[in-house]
Amino acid sequence: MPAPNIVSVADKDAIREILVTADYSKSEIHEGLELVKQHSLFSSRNKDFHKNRRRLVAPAFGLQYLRTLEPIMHNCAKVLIQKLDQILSDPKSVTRGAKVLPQGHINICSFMNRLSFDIIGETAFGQSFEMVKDDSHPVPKQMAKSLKRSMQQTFNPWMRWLIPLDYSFIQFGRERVHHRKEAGENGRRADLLQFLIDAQARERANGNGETGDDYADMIAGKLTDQAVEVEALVFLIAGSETSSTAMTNTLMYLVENPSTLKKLRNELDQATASNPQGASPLYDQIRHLPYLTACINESMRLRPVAASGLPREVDNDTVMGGYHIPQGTIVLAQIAQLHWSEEYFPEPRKFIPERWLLEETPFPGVGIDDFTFYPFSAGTRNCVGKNFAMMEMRLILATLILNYEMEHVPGQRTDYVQYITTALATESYVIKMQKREQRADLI
Ligand code: HEM
Repeated sequence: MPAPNIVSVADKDAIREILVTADYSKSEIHEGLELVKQHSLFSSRNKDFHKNRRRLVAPAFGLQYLRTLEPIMHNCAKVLIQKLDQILSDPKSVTRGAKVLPQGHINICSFMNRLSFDIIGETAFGQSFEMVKDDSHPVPKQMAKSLKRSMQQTFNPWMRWLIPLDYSFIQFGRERVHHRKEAGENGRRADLLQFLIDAQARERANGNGETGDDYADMIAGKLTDQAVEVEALVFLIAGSETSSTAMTNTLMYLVENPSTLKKLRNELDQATASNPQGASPLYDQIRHLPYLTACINESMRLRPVAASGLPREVDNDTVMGGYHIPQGTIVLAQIAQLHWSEEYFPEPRKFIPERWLLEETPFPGVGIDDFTFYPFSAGTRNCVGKNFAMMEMRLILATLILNYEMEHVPGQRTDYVQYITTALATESYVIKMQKREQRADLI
């Protein structure tokens, strides 16, 4: 067996070098996530391809375009509230097959997972999976299973002979893109799929369209029909479990720290005081709330979704932290280890959102900077969906906290497993919830 060629790196300067300064390429591990043999924004190791594709896709995640997606997120949040209200008034009304929990108990992990699929389904394909309503759409489950298997097979190639991968969720993406294109102007709606289709049309009109040589077009990062399908599927993969895990984690820390939850609710109540009772918070009302952002940051610091590290391949012999690293070595940027370092985050394993607030931090003089906190990675391969994810997390968390009292249910397992991202091993985290009748300022 060849010697392992992976080096784990948790040093602040070395991580910066890997992700930003040297900007090493992604590793072959990412190729395990290549769909239908197509390079994609997420999986490609080719820098020219990536540069071109990122140029085409990134504007979809600019704040201006994201604003057009806000109503979609509000609608999905509304469906969630309706479903939760229904279960709270009748626990037996949970989805067929799901466990009936005691009155007021909600498996929030399951609902965040279902909700994030509905949101990304609506925004990337123009169709909700309606997972919040009845959890029965085959695509999210089939996709999650295939991706888990594909990661297992990347590390254990012999498994490929035992269980072939089922990529039928790709067919779903293909059909959605086909329908949208067929519908032409009548099918137009503001979402990520439309953005890709419009970008493809623009490229063609500017003379940057496909040449007809499929392989050359792929390597050049041209927006072919297949590329549009693959990138929309990448959004589905990269934008579902990540956001749902981050939202579940934040809610978990909040219910385990009731005074923090109370403080956050006060901030949200004040920011939305002019809204009619029960109205969704607008993104402009909550976008800059310091405590909301501090709570999300602190939860992503403690439980980053890419906890097992970001793999990159060293393209030349180099010296890192005094160690010789030969060309071809995979360096694993261990962001979780950095986030848990006492040197940068005193009392590192404690949930203390105040550490993010200059005026309230119990650790004055310990400045937090962009070099120690990497939940969305950094450099050219940072998360293109960061603004989308922050908008989704802020809107959904604020909506839940404004609508419900929440209480910790003790004695639950909270250990994690990691395939592509980390997720609760039990796929369950139960919170006791009660509808808020009136906002605090009205009581
Ligand atoms: C809390 C939610 C999220 C977290 C914590 C997160 C985290 C990350 C991280 C750490 C990477 C870098 C991976 C690597 O270097 O191997 C990444 C890349 C990426 N993410 Fe996210 N992500 C989130 C949500 C989203 C969403 C909502 C989308 C799309 C709708 C998205 C799309 C992508 C894409 C396309 C890439 C590859 C970018 C490139 O290489 O240019 N992510 N994300």
